[in-house]
Amino acid sequence: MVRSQPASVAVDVDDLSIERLSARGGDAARVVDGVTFTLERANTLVLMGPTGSGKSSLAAMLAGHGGADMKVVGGDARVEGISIRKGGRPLRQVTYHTGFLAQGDAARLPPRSTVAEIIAEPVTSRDRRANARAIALRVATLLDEFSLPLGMTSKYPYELSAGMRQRVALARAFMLEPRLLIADDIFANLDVDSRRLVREAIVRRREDRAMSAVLVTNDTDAVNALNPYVLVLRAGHPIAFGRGTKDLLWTPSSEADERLVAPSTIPTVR
Ligand SMILES: Nc1ncnc2c1ncn2[C@@H]1O[C@H](COP(=O)(O)OP(=O)(O)OP(=O)(O)O)[C@@H](O)[C@H]1O
Repeated sequence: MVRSQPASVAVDVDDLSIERLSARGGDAARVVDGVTFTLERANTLVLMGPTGSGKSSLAAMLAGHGGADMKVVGGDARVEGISIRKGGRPLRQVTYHTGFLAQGDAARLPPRSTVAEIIAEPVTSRDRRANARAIALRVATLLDEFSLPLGMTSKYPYELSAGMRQRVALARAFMLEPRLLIADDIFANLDVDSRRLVREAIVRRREDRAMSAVLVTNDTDAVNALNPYVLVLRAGHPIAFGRGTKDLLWTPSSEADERLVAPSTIPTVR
């Protein structure tokens, strides 16, 4: 069935199931099972859930970065109107409009590239003749936005702290001013101030450019400050959905799952 997607919808996931080949070459395992949600433009959805619940697999698939070991085995998802089941040119279109931060990206920054080259990569990898001055200006703006010193442009990843690397990876995801940001473990290694900067970067784009975001994090305080929709997964299944973490509709589930999204005692800084 072909479903059309209104322009006001950023991500439309319909009964999506994903299988993943095991690293040791065994049988494929279902890592996402029957997930359905609609994310309207200029809104944020946070994926929460215990380790191994399928958050990263779902985020990567939606970003068009599922790789050869993952495949859609049921349902569909349309990202910016394009089905993730399609390969080739339509898939490249998804990746163009989507800023993607994969889990562990910060630790995998190309070791022989400078910070400036890394942040500019989404442009330079697509257009080798892009205007160098415009790129340098854009990189400087992003460094400033994430409170990274301008002098950092010529540094290499090994010269940065883990929190700086995370901000560089995030700046790269923002380089093309994406319509949709998909960021896995977005607050990894970030201190309170950096978390606030990242939240502000998202809110600014949400308000000014109608950017939508799908974020993976179990950081309840950061989640509540963004006032997002929240989808909780367990073993690939959706087990709760709602706005913020205080008002979730739970399927019959264990107390442990509900504790996962309980607010911590640390006050929210905004
Ligand atoms: N590279 C991989 N190769 C094979 N299987 C994998 C791989 N990465 C994850 N899996 C499997 O896929 C399932 C879902 O994992 P996924 O990483 O999507 O969950 P997650 O909720 O993001 O977990 P975490 O919070 O620990 O990152 C798990 O059963 C996991 O063992």
